[in-house]
Amino acid sequence: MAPLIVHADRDRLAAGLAALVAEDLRAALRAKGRASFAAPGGTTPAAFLSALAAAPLDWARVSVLPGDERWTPPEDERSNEAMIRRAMAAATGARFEPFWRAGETPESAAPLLSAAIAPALPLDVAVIGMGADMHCASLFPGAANLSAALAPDAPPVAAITAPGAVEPRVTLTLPALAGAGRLYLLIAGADKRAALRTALGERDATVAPVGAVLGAARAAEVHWAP
Ligand SMILES: O=C1O[C@H](COP(=O)(O)O)[C@@H](O)[C@H](O)[C@H]1O
Repeated sequence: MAPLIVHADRDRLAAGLAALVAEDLRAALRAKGRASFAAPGGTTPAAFLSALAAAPLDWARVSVLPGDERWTPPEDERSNEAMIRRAMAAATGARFEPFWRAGETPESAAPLLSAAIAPALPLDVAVIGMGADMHCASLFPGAANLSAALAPDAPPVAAITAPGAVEPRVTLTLPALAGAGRLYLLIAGADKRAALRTALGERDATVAPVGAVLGAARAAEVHWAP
């Protein structure tokens, strides 16, 4: 089971996880000359991403991609791409691989994105968040094609439409996330900790996608603060 690391507060969560991820990326750079990092979306990770971007690292050799994207242009305040770019502005030279593509739908974009990110796979590091409904990235309970996105042979990127999601989305699938050299779940607050406890006790992957992803991961840790 993925160990749970408890931080005293959200500032220490952001700084502590950033230090770990920066070291993972440095190790990948030393080993291979390049590194890949999937960043979480939503509201929780901005402080972590800013702390990470400030870490001394040769960002020009790092590929950054979102773990999932709401199907909305980067000008929209709900865009994960916009949040990640803003929070990681200090990561000078990092190569960002956007998921939103003008003129495409999630369904038409997913195979294009799977091909585009293939050189970055397996990911060196993926950090994911979680909703209180136990979704992670955009692997939402109740999504029509969730089982396909959780399958061991799923392509790296899938389109997702779910009742619990405001807009259609694209997401990294279970094999892309679980295959990362390091997978971290970044969560904060009592509601998320309770949801994680429920998820870890749930056997049905389509009810608790986050439990399935953590369970399949090569190396996973959960980082939480109140
Ligand atoms: O919609 C999303 O939600 C989750 C959780 O976000 P948070 O705002 O509760 O931190 C996030 O991990 C995911 O990337 C995002 O698209």
